[in-house]
Amino acid sequence: MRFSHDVIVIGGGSAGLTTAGGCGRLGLRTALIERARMGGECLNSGCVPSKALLAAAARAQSMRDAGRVGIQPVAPVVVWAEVRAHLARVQAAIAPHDGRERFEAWGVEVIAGEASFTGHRTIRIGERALSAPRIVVATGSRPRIPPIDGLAEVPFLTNETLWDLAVLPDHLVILGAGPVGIEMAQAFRRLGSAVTLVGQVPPLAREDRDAASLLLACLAAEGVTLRFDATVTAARAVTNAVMLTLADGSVVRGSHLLVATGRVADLDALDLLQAGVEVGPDGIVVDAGRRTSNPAVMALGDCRAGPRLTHAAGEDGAIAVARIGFGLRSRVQTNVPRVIYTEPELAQLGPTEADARGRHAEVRVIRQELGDNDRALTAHSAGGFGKLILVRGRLVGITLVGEHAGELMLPWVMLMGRRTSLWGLSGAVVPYPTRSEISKALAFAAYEDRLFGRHARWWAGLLAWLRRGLAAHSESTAR
Ligand SMILES: Cc1cc2nc3c(=O)[nH]c(=O)nc-3n(C[C@H](O)[C@H](O)[C@H](O)COP(=O)(O)OP(=O)(O)OC[C@H]3O[C@@H](n4cnc5c(N)ncnc54)[C@H](O)[C@@H]3O)c2cc1C
Ligand SMILES: NC(=O)c1ccc[n+]([C@@H]2O[C@H](COP(=O)([O-])OP(=O)(O)OC[C@H]3O[C@@H](n4cnc5c(N)ncnc54)[C@H](O)[C@@H]3O)[C@@H](O)[C@H]2O)c1
Repeated sequence: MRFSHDVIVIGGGSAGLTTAGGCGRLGLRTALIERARMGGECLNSGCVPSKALLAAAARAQSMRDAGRVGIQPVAPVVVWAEVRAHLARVQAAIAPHDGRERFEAWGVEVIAGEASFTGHRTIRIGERALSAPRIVVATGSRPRIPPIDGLAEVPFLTNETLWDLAVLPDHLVILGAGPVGIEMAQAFRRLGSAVTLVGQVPPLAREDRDAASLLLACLAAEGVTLRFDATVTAARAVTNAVMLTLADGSVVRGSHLLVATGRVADLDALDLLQAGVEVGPDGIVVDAGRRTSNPAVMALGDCRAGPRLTHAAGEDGAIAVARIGFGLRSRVQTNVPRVIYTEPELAQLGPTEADARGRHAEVRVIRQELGDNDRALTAHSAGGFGKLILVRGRLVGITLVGEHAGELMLPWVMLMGRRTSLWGLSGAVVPYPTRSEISKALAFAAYEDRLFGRHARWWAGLLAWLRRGLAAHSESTAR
């Protein structure tokens, strides 16, 4: 069989772009197929617009909170059309990184269209047939819409339509309190909408309990109405409003409804049966090297079972390049950090305290408060803490919650990947005052017992005794 390409990548989001860019730069004949916009979800309807919206919301909030630092607070005037223009500017600034021209300059053939399999190593896009010994599926995910009575007839929003809203919602009801629901609840509340967040018990189920409570208390303090007490049984559209009926008979009413109840892998167009690729309940089934049941096909990013995050999609792409380009059998890292970008931010790496206690009999937890961090105090943003989770002396997890907590993750990611040590971090000279000091303080606290413990005190005592003797001796010989 003569192949048209060395590698075909389906999907131009974070996973597909990383793979196609790497393979193209290695000189492989690479095709990248994208049916919609280059950049995929992250740039067009995910991370980028949501973080840009949170940035605008944080500015609005800082105007209300200015009294904390001695400046007269003012009520922000939010001009929704201008906020949308800010989102568009941010997207336009990032778009060239993901643009067709950049990839073509690396030798990638970028093809606009929808791909589907016709065999184990063959695909088609409209009338065009392509083939390659390696095919990478990176088709992402779409919103999961729960089977709630009447929901299909309600004009609800998702992350795909939220950014095109013509007006700022008077009252945004958000269904689902995962990262999307939580981030958008804070953003829209700070921009001036009334917000009701309807979720399941326990809210932020995967997160550290103390961190989740702190974050939810902050949302409530800013005026977000939290409803985690009853499931939604029905949804109805009424004149200029949307109504959710809960199992306890109560009704939540708002001007707009955002459904943020998770994701499903986007596989419908692919005809994976033709390729012999196995699909499970959470997406394409893959091993730790992101290989599917068809040895010629890899599946990366949101379309496979596993973490649905841009940096995880990027790591999948790097592994694909290592395998396809160099024949390396790399595997993905087991611990992927995640951050919820609210104020305070909630950052997690590895298991939470509760997860670790469920798995291990002996768990040691070290906690430091941001209230003890001078930089956080100077900025009046001292709410939050750091928690190390150790099992038999080995670091297995870390939770950081506080303003900019996500920015503090790098040393911990290095540490868990065994690229540095807890001991090394405990002795690092960290600029003062920075929030990074909390990382050093946490690492130092892991050794504090030993540094000031029985053996250390014995050794220091022995040295002091010897020194006293020597000093007394030299005094007496000098006289
Ligand atoms: C509101 C929101 C905020 C988020 N914020 C963050 C965040 O802050 N940090 C973070 O790490 N993650 C975040 N995420 C998750 C992140 O966006 C995704 O994990 C990431 O974009 C997935 O990348 P991907 O390449 O797997 O898929 P995608 O980016 O979805 O790309 C898949 C591409 O494949 C194309 N495609 C699909 N089928 C075909 C086909 N048959 N033929 C051709 N093309 C096809 C699609 O058009 C799409 O462009 C957020 C998600 C949402 C919804
Ligand atoms: N900061 C970030 O890194 C970030 C931000 C946004 C999204 N993301 C990623 O995007 C993906 C989607 O996020 P998401 O928040 O939509 O999904 P999610 O699966 O993380 O959370 C969905 C939430 O909806 C709730 N839910 C489901 N059905 C419900 C129902 N019928 N009624 C009430 N609640 C219901 C679930 O209990 C869950 O809490 C995730 O993989 C996430 O990791 C990441």
